[in-house]
Amino acid sequence: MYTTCLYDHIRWADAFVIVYSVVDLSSFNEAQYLLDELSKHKLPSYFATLLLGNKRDLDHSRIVAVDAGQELSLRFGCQFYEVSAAENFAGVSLAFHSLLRETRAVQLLRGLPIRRKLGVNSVSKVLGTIFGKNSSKRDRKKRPSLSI
Ligand SMILES: Nc1nc2c(ncn2[C@@H]2O[C@H](COP(=O)(O)OP(=O)(O)OP(=O)(O)O)[C@@H](O)[C@H]2O)c(=O)[nH]1
Repeated sequence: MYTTCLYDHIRWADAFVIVYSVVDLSSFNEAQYLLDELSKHKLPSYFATLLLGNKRDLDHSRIVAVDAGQELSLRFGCQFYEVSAAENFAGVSLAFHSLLRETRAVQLLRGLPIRRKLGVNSVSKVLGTIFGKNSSKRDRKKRPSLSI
């Protein structure tokens, strides 16, 4: 049942959020498994994925290092943040907004005629959408940090 639902979701979704707990190695292993399944079933289509390491407030019991999360995200080319849902909703919200921006940019690109897809204007437009070209100067200078 779980597997059938999972693959149904994988088929129709454009964006994915995979959450593990930094104090639970099995949840991190499950996150790796899910990223792997996404790649197997979605590629070569582009899809936006957000990997979230939750419970960063429990640093004293941490089992999954920040580097491990970062390496995993690099391996699968997805966004990565560590957050604490218990302590700071703003961080979770920022991460989701970042995923939504990427998803919208991908949809924009999909809607363009094939000839224009590789145009410089299109690329800069998409990058602008992802990295908030229309945001204020102050926001633009900031690079997203891993822990929010
Ligand atoms: N310290 C801490 N606890 C958290 C955080 N996020 C969730 N929790 C706690 O973790 C427990 C599980 O949270 P749920 O919201 O039920 O998450 P879930 O994914 O449904 O977890 P499971 O029920 O274990 O599958 C709850 O006791 C939450 O209060 C966090 O960022 N920090």
